[in-house]
Amino acid sequence: MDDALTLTQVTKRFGRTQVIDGIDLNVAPGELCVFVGPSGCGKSTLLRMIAGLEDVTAGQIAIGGRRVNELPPAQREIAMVFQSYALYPHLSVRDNMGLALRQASTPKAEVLTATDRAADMLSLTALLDRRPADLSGGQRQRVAIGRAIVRRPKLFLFDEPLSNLDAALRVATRIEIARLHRDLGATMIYVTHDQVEAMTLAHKIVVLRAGRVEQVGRPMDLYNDPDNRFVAGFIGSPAMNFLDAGALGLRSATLGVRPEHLAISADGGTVAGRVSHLERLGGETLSYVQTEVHGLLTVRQFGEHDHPVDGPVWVTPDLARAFHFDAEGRRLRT
Ligand SMILES: Nc1ncnc2c1ncn2[C@@H]1O[C@H](COP(=O)(O)OP(=O)(O)OP(=O)(O)O)[C@@H](O)[C@H]1O
Repeated sequence: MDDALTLTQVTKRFGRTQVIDGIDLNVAPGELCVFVGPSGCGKSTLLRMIAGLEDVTAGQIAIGGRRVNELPPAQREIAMVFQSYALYPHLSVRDNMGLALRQASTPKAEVLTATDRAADMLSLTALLDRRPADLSGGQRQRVAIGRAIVRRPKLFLFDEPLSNLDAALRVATRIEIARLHRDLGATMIYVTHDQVEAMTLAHKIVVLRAGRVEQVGRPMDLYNDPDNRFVAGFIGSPAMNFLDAGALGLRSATLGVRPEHLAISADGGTVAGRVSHLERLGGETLSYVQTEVHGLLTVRQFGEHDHPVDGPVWVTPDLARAFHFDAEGRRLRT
């Protein structure tokens, strides 16, 4: 197949600052790959290098088996969807979507067919004659996605496309992008700092930190089998608890326990603490327990629960489901 993406020792320096540090990655044709990581880890820079908007300092980027390092963006057969929709305000939805094809002197009938088809996929048909100013944020982002679809690129690049939308619309548009990916079967790279977005959309997640890859894997593999403390803490919400393993008489440095794998009781247990705060979310209850040795721990229980705030409680980790890390944060698998 010819729409795979391969990065080989890709490196980026701005002056003396190393921002991307020798990244190797294979994205298979048709795969939806999400780059996720904290602010400043280099996600956008890496995406912009793939798009051709930033030079590559060292290493190689190949799309469809062809080295593209020296190719300008227009010749890479990619389409990029940004956080800011970047639509032309004076053009209708139809003309915004068809612009790239018209600029490439595509026959008029072909442009119409392609725009109509994309509009249909994105439920934009009724809006084709409107201007961007007369659309909601979610509709504008769909137009931006439509504009990418009509070009039939080898590679779709999404740079935090949902961050300007409100929470409900984010979920709806996320589902739409997943469906679109199934319909198109295209290779997609998607950048986000939101691990929930990464978990729900990706076939493959690349967790980045400070310009390096921390782990690559399927969402549930990262969740169930993290390689290190950073990935363990980044993937999953609420985040994993990290307890001082030495203080618990264990041989590792840190014990990682997901909030659902901590039991809470008023009658006794492993770690003593006080309930500092309670969050009832409807289907589940989160209790925040302040402890002396392990700091603030999060306990997740299904259903509605009541623990008096400031009351003494005991917290007990399910050791069979806990993770061990060494002092450098590397996972210890035994
Ligand atoms: N033109 C530039 N010159 C110097 N440093 C830059 C430049 N562009 C980005 N950087 C630095 O490179 C690092 C990575 O930036 P990048 O925007 O790729 O991060 P990011 O992971 O996308 O973050 P965010 O989620 O905040 O957008 C940051 O430390 C940033 O300050």
